[in-house]
Amino acid sequence: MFHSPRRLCSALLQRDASGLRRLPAPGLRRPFSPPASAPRPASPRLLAAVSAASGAARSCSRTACSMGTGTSRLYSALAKTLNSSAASQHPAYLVSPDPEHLEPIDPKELLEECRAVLHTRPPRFQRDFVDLRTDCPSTHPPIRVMQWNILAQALGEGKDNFVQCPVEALKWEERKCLILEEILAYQPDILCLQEVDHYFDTFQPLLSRLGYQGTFFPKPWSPCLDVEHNNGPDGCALFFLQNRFKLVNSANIRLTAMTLKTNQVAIAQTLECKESGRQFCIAVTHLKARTGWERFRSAQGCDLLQNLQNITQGAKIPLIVCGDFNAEPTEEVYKHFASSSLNLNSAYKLLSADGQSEPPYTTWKIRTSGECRHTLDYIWYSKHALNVRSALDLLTEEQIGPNRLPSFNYPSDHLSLVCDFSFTEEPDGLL
Ligand SMILES: NC(=O)C1=CN([C@@H]2O[C@H](COP(=O)(O)OP(=O)(O)OC[C@H]3O[C@@H](n4cnc5c(N)ncnc54)[C@H](OP(=O)(O)O)[C@@H]3O)[C@@H](O)[C@H]2O)C=CC1
Ligand SMILES: [Mg+2]
Repeated sequence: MFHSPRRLCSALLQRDASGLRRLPAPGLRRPFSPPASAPRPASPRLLAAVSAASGAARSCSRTACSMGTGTSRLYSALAKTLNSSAASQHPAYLVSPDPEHLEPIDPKELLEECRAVLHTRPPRFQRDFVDLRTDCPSTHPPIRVMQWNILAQALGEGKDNFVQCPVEALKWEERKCLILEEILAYQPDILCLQEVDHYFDTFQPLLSRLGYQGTFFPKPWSPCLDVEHNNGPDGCALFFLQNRFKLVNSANIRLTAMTLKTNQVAIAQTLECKESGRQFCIAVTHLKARTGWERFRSAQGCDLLQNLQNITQGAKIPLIVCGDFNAEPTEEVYKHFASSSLNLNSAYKLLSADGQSEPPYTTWKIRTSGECRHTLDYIWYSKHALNVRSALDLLTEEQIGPNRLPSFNYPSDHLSLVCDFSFTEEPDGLL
């Protein structure tokens, strides 16, 4: 359902000074920006509908709020997500989605909803896809993968201490729409998320209606649970488009460090492409944060690699691993991944001039301790079995602005990474 606008963009390919071809992002992104001089007036119809849905959510129970038409059912779904923090009787993460969430929704309609909610926010950033296409032809559509630590709501409001970020920028009702807008703009086939603490009340119901199948694995002792008015534990979430892939198997992994169980998790799934019949494994993880924990992260990385060795049958199945590794490229855990017998490369290195350097940052925030600019997020892939056809450029320092992230126009302290992959035509034996 998502692919036709993206493919149309290839007609608009341009080359920049570096010789890399830049692809305009899908059509949904450009209209984000209102003219600088006059704020875009939001459609009264949509504004009224969103606030009516929000009001309806406050005045009816989660199960009794049945609305008639497809459009009103969409508003109902949004209303339920808007209402999530008010559902205090049962923790939202324990509430199962009701069958109404399975009704398909039009991504354009959801995007309009989000834009209406965000009409007072400043323009969102323009990011382009950089064409990295090798000479390898591909007969099948690429697989678009998004990696993103979306910032847990409870951590952003209660623990992270982003001293330059106003609390109003973190309001969930609006920040949620910024996150959805980013997902709708890039239209990934696979979505790998960390710090998800609104899975059951927001992302699962909305994304399932956009055609995704989702899996959530919360951290056993999520720090979110220490925050007053939290929405449940945060964890990793993995979504894939059901019309493109069939789930072959799925593993929720609690990572160990030197045989001890830790508070960090991963999800690994083997998927089969419906177009090509080819299988691959996709994994998502979020390793232990903070300085002083480098050896711990390294041990967690070794455990994850060992699990992935087993799941890929000793690298026979091509692999993509997305994660917030909480580790700079100089760290041991990075080196373990770079030198693993799984034959992995880090996709975002391909954006550098020599193809050997990671980007200068994937997260940039200001805490009480000062400026924190780090490269921590990666998309690893089987370098002999997969090609990176394009990658979404990161934001410049100027776009990020002096107060860094998160901000009124970017919802997380981590940037999303997005890559298009295709299979090489190599025989399996060369993986
Ligand atoms: N009740 C219990 O028995 C237990 C409770 N816990 C709770 O879990 C917490 C630790 O969990 P753990 O999974 O190891 O957490 P981590 O150390 O991995 O960090 C948790 C989150 O904090 C963010 N973070 C990183 N650096 C900072 C910083 N300087 N200031 C504020 N936030 C930061 C990280 O974001 P990012 O990745 O984006 O950098 C990450 O999402 C404990 O503090 C405790 O609250 C843990 C174990 C047992
Ligand atoms: Mg964080």
